[in-house]
Amino acid sequence: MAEKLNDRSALDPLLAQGWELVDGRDAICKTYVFANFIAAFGWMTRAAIWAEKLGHHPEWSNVYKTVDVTLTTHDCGGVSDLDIKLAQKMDALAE
Ligand SMILES: C[C@H](O)[C@H](O)[C@H]1CNC2=NC(N)=NC(=O)C2=N1
Repeated sequence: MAEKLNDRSALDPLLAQGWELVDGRDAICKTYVFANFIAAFGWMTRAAIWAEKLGHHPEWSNVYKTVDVTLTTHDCGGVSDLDIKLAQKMDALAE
């Protein structure tokens, strides 16, 4: 079972990569903008396969070439190491 982060400084590298803390809840978010819809949806497909592999799933929405992502761990009611793992993977897939 995932646990809320003890060491919040673990978030610092993500905050330096465009992730932000969500107002009013323990979650992180990022907006990705791709070249076009196919690039955005292709990335979502790859990220979805990794989310399933990690057993950890994003809150996200897509409009044309933009994907808004929010990560939090529902099981523990806050950000956990699984959110960090998924965020790192999403960034790597977007490179
Ligand atoms: C049983 C199952 O593994 C859990 O419910 C997982 C699935 N995906 C999840 N995704 C997210 N974001 N938070 C969770 O707490 C969570 N729990």
